Amino acid sequence: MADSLPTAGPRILLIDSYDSFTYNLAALCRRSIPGCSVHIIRNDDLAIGELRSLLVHFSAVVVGPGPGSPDKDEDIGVARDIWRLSDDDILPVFGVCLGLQSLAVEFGAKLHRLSVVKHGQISDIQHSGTELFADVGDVAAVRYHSLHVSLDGCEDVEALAWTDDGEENGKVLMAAKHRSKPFWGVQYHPESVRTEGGGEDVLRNFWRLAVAWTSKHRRVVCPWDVALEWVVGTPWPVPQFPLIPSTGHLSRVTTRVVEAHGITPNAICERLGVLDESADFVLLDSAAQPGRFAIVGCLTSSSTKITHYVGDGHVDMHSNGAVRSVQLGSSTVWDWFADFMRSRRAEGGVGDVPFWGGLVGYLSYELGAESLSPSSPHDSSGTAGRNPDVSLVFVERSIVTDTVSGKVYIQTLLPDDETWLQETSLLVKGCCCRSESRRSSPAKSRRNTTAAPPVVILPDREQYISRIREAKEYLFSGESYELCLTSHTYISVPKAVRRAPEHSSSWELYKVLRSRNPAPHSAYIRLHPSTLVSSSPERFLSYSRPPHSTCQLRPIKGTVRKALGITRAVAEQALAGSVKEVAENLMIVDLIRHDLHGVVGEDVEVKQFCKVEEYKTVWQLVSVIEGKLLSSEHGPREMDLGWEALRRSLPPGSMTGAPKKRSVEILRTLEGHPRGIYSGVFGYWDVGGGGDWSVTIRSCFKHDSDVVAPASEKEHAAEQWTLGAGGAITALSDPQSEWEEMIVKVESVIRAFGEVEFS
Ligand SMILES: C=C(O[C@@H]1C=C(C(=O)O)C=C[C@H]1O)C(=O)O
Ligand SMILES: NC(=O)CC[C@H](N)C(=O)O
Repeated sequence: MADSLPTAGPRILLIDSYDSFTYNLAALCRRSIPGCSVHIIRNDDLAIGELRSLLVHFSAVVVGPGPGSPDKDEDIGVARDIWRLSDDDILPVFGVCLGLQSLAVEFGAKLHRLSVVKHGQISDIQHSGTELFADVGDVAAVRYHSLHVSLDGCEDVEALAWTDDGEENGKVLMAAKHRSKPFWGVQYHPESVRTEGGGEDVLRNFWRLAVAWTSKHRRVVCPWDVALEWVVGTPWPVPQFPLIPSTGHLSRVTTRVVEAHGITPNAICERLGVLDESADFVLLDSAAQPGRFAIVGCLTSSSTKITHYVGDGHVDMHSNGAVRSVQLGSSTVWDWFADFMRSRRAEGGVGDVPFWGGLVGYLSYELGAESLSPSSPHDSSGTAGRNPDVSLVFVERSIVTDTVSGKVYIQTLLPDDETWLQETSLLVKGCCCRSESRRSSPAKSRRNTTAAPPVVILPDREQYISRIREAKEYLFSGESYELCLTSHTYISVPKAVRRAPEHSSSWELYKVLRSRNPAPHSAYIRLHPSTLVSSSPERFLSYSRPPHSTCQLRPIKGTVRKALGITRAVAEQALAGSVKEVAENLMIVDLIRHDLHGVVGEDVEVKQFCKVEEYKTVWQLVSVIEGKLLSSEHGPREMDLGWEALRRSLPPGSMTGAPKKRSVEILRTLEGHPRGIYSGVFGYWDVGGGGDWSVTIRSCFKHDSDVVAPASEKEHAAEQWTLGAGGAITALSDPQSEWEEMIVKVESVIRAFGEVEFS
């Protein structure tokens, strides 16, 4: 409470209907209504009986957008009661999308489905030039809606703006006001980053109208009482995470620098024992631009690996062959890791090197999905055969190669580690003149054996296509604006009978993947019982070291296969020139702005919008969003900023769709099985406070127990790899093309398995 903003200035109550754009709307209010404080509540936090008495402390209410329908209680919640307030309690209200629909329906408008739904599309708006649109010029506005309202026969509500969808939907209402009550609303999204002309100006006009109404009706806003914040929360944008002082003690990073142009991390990994399949190993690679650094963890048997399964109240710490279970008690696994890292902060590393040591590993999709929307409790099958949802190892010794400068940084967090530094420097120098292991292709290594080719089980085409159709039905009915539908492919790799004593089939697989599909976020993470091999093109979130920590997200939406004739110009036309692809990307950009605003507050910027980037096998449409705390917030709070951003923005919006919560719930029923490691994130959290997490796509993973056939029949035993792939489904999606896009993504990984058979 001590962090509250000064109490002067207008106070806005923003009612959130579980949308993924709510914080963007809060930020727009802050920009348009001078000095305002915005309190955000969910539409089911309070019943109107509880809310009514609090409204006297607010200057106005904003009823936000959301999934579902304004005529369903579970979708609109308490927002509907706002329109029914008596003259004694009434106050100015501004509705957005679902909010406007609710306003209109309440006073007799008819609710319809659009014939052609509009999600992430920009329309020219014609308006009255009065009220919300006084002195507003041209408006090009972003729309996210499946439903719309018509005012035929509705006396109380007056239209203020329209758009003409021609043959698709005809004329569609875009803004309205109540004729006698202080209620206004817009159907489009004034807070979207691509809305031009209809954002700040319109909100400013709303505020002007609200002030005029308030003074005309002599409404008195009662002074604020901080005790109310127990009910309606602290005003946004006070950072919503606690300020916990660090322990004060800082370890020192010791670094040796070796010049080693042209060195590949592969050679270093092989010298460090990656070929011993039984040992844990982590490599966060950069096999293509814009990736730059490769991070190799130099693990020992005393390195601490921490695993956690969603739903379990403990973490397991594995070290020196023993496991210690630590109960989480009342804290979450996120708090536990924040504490863990707080006592391991370090200083003194080379500033340009992004990783000095710290946690490396992966977080599953379900870890994020469960905190967003808990599903039914886990069944009693336990954790046997399941990959942990969190698997992170604390790396004390590391080697980081910089592909641009050719420098190799050998680093340790351990005191008095000179001997290791010395030996490792020699080892790295030795790698410059030695080549890596020759067994560079699984296909080649199979030739020495009698093993049959890997067998691939693709998702069932009919089932996938019927799920796309079901997904589209959810989109048509307003339940979601975009759904990232995914599916699993399974690859069964017969185990070679005769093996060299030092052989790691997963490492061989990684090397081939790295050369056939080089990606900026390639990775090899072998943290038993799980192994993850990745050629991900997508950064989810990176955060630079404090002070002045910046969070960056780089969502990808829009994929075109590279083929003869698909030049950059052709790809640009197909991606940046496509209404569908830009709409998909825009939706995720707006969603990520919201996620980031929710953590850092106001300072969020779209640095790159829908740029076509080239990768080995595909062209991708990529946007970049950055956010940082206001300078007044710099300092100790920044130490937890990146982790907090991760906690609050998983699962990655590009892997769910928007609005995120409802989309996750729909996908859970559509896909029918957990995604596991796929579509979570992997990466690191550095002891200096920085971090970088990639989206786990174009990857495959296995569990140690994923061996088909009993151990007694060794000749027939096969390793089972799982590979996830999917794509964003929008109302404009063509099922056949979506199926093909998913297959393109599968193929980008399958190519690492050599010649395969499809079952
Ligand atoms: C779902 C996947 O990729 C996601 C979907 C994309 C798309 O729809 O174009 C692009 C990148 C990812 O965010 C995948 O690779 O499996
Ligand atoms: N963005 C929104 O608020 C959407 C409202 C409603 N669910 C629709 O699709 O029309």
